Amino acid sequence: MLSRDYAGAIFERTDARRALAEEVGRVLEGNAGLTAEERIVRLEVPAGDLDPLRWLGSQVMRPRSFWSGREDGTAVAAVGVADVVEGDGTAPDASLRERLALLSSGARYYGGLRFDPERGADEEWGAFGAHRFVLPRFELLRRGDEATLACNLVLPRDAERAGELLDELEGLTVPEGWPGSDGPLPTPVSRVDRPDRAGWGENVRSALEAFEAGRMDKVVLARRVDLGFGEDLDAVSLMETLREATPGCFHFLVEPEDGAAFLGASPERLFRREGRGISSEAVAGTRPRGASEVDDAELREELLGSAKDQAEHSIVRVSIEESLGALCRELKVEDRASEMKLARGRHLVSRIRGILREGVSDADVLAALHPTPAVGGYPKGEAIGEIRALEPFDRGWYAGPIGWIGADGAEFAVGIRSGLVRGGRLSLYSGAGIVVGSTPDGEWAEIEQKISDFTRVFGLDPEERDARA
Ligand SMILES: C=C(O[C@@H]1C=C(C(=O)O)C=C[C@H]1O)C(=O)O
Ligand SMILES: [Mg+2]
Repeated sequence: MLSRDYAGAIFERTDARRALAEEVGRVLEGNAGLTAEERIVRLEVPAGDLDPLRWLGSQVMRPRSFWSGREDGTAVAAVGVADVVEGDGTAPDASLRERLALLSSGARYYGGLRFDPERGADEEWGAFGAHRFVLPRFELLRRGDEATLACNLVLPRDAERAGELLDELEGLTVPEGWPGSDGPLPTPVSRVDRPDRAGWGENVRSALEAFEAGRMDKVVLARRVDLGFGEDLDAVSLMETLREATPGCFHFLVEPEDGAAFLGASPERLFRREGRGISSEAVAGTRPRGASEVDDAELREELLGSAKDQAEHSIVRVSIEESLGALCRELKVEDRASEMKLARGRHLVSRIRGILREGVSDADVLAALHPTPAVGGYPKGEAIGEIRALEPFDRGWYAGPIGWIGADGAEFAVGIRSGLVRGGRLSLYSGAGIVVGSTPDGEWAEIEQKISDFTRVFGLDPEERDARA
């Protein structure tokens, strides 16, 4: 039997779709045949207590995406494309700026960039493009307890598509079985490490040689761990479970086509812009959380007192200060790293705030900041060269900027603690900052700890002993 609340909620959600259809019909009719200048119109209706990931999981429309910020408690699930800015260039510049000028308040383009746009994409990343920003057709947003269903229209071109649009709206499903009770995620049946332990040892030693020769101070080297499943993996269910296990993180999912989804739970902000104000942060230097309170306090002191981790960290802080300094008329940088505590790990963090000069765009900020030495290295050019030479896979969107751009603001996370779902395979990507003092075993273990957010949700117990090495 349906409880009265449950039946009432279903009614409210179906109603939201109907209310939105009416709004869309009204706006499109009013604009039919007009040759007005292009503009974006955003329509929103209340949608009761819907959960964005639940909603997303039940949609058949593609592409799908999900974003939730680290602090602001807003989650956005989106399907379809009202407009897209994509290309092979290193940063979405002129075209995106042009499209953004059309934005009405509240509308945002969601997307990201490859870590290394100049390196051609391997086949598994083909659908993602070098950069791709989508103004979704439909969104389900949730702030606190209230959900909103939204539709973005690009006028006048969408005025010709009234029938198609109303069909799409009709096709939006209302999730069944709320509150949901999903079965457990499948268990991996295979694991392949790229590079393997021997290859990793060679990569780390090659980096240490480059430091000795004075060619570099830091390079972030990554590994890829492929988990194989006996069945297709549902990316939205995985996102849901991962999100619960990783509070205090940015959560993102980008699924450009059926069966290919990039998703993750990143603790690291690349930047956030509000008007001319910008904030960024250096996040580098790592220890796990302890099993007991005493253990945990010890690990905290160990991290704060580690010369190796402090050096690894300050390279990132100095580099962000240099990059943003050139774009800002004011800049404040914390001169001492503090602790960022996560569910399963901890990092050193230093926060940076500034005021951007007039005329500096989000694309300028992306080009100046990415990749910071938290995911690339220092100097930037040498480090990228080393990564290209040593890593036996394409990073794709891993460690690239991922987030949204709106009219009055923008926010990007660093796309780490992430993986690519393709059918029945999940490729996990994770890196560690290699500096003087790094050892192959220590950095291998640090990466094991970083991917444990994922491996834990599949019931694989990480090697806790190694993580303390
Ligand atoms: C590169 C990653 O993380 C980065 C590397 C860190 C380190 O080596 O201490 C810490 C945080 C991030 O800056 C990753 O998680 O893939
Ligand atoms: Mg480290």
